[in-house]
Amino acid sequence: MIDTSTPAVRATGLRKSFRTATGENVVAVDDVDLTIRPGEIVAFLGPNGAGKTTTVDMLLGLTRPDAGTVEVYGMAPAEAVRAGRVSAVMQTGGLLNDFTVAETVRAIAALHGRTDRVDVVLERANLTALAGRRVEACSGGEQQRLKFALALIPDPDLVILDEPTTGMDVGARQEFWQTMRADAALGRTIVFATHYLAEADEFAERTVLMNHGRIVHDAPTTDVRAAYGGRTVTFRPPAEVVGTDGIDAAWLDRVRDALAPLGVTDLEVSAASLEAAFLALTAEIPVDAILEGASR
Ligand SMILES: Nc1ncnc2c1ncn2[C@@H]1O[C@H](COP(=O)(O)OP(=O)(O)OP(=O)(O)O)[C@@H](O)[C@H]1O
Repeated sequence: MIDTSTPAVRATGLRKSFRTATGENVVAVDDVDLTIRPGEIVAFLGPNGAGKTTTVDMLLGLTRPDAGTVEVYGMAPAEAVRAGRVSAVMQTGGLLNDFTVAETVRAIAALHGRTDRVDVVLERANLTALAGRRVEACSGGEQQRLKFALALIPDPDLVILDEPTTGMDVGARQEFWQTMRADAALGRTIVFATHYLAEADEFAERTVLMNHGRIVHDAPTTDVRAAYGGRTVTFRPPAEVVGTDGIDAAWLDRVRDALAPLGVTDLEVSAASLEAAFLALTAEIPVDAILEGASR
């Protein structure tokens, strides 16, 4: 299945701007260069508006770049999609509520001329037991797994997923990634956009951090973890300093003063959020601002 000589994705100088309803020009993607090798598992990590979806759309030929080039397995993206080399699980895009899981898979498999793939993709997406269930009776997580099953029908070399677990609870998210992991172990190239640092950490070998349309960090995920996880302290403050508005600011100042002589920086006072991780990694905002943000 894997052709190792041609990159799965080669993008150079990608740019895309949009004009908003108020006539403002928004640069969504700003000079992005990216090469993804066959077999890699890559996370696009970044906050809202970072440019992840616009980048993904260009990789799939859904949006035409203003400048730059994209090749997927050496082809124009739309051609790669047509050839069944790449497919996607997008944030939007409906399933038909009245169909069952199996009917949905059979219908799309018929369109692809790949009815031979129905059973295998149901199994890969861990949906065999739910085959007779109507789509409207499936949970959000099950519906995303169904979209994943549909993406697998052409047996693509590359699967691109745009924030596939948004809105899922922790259990559903874990189940989704278990399914993905089992499939990726067979050698498929996987690129996914996410808000969740934990997802990149657990699943991706490589993390591409985006902010304001640019790639600000592109490294093995273990390096991202070291840059972030290695210098974070999380703790539970005493109940009396926690109010409805957050943690008492004067008390936080005392914590900061107490820890300063120990050389502690980037202290977090909430569960690790992507924003805090992202700020720590890109050092865009001073630590004080992170503390204030976390205490709100
Ligand atoms: N069709 C559009 N028209 C106008 N602006 C757009 C359009 N699509 C995206 N943008 C803007 O481009 C920027 C990047 O958006 P994009 O959806 O690519 O980011 P993202 O990282 O995927 O964010 P999210 O995590 O919220 O999905 C944002 O400022 C967004 O408002």
